[in-house]
Amino acid sequence: MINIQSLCKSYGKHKVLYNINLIFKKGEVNGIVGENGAGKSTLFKCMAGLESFEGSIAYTGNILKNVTGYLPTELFFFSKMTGYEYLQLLCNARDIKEKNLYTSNIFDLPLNEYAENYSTGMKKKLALTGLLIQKNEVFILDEPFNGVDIHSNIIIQEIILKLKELKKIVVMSSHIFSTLNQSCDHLHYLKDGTIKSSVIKGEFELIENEMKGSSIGNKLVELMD
Ligand SMILES: Nc1ncnc2c1ncn2[C@@H]1O[C@H](COP(=O)(O)OP(=O)(O)OP(=O)(O)O)[C@@H](O)[C@H]1O
Repeated sequence: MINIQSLCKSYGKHKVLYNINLIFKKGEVNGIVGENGAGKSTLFKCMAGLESFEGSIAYTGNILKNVTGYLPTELFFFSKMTGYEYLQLLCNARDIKEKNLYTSNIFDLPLNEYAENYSTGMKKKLALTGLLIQKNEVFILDEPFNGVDIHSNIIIQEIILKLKELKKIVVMSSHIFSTLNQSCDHLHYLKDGTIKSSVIKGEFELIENEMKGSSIGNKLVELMD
């Protein structure tokens, strides 16, 4: 279980996250939603140990960052490193002896080509493959469906459900409610730097309607006039 208590995060004077309290349990998929700039990625970076913060993130069983697979929205690959070498690097980081990484190539990626030359969707699939090979306990997936084709979309849905079955902790963000509906058990709405509401499966529409409610009013009329 991950227990986040009173988490606050600021960049200089800009308070991005304020008094965040969340619990993520094994075998559950939690979705974080919020408008652009709400702080979803910042929260994920705090959880992945990539940002300092105030408050606490407690994890029962291990050091959280050592068992966390984090899929950021913007991926970085070293130049002149093939997809295969990238997967090898992730294995080495966890001291995993993987005999043949080609058999782990679930997305049929061109593993002998340089990863930096992959398309956006291919990069995402390579990074996700790496996190799965690492056999992490916690998966933080920041917009995992963004930029991937429809077939891969279905595979990623399957992966998330499999992770749930394997009793992993999955925390993800998405702006697409249909995918959140298919994947998540809980949904948390991040607004004005804090969790405005949390609902369980079956009640996601409440948050969706609330988010749709924030319209741009007369601004569009003024712009187009
Ligand atoms: N390194 C940084 N330095 C300063 N401000 C930052 C930094 N990273 C994020 N921010 C600010 O924190 C706020 C939250 O950003 P964040 O990327 O977490 O939002 P988000 O909810 O993930 O947005 P989106 O849906 O657009 O991906 C934004 O106002 C952003 O400008």
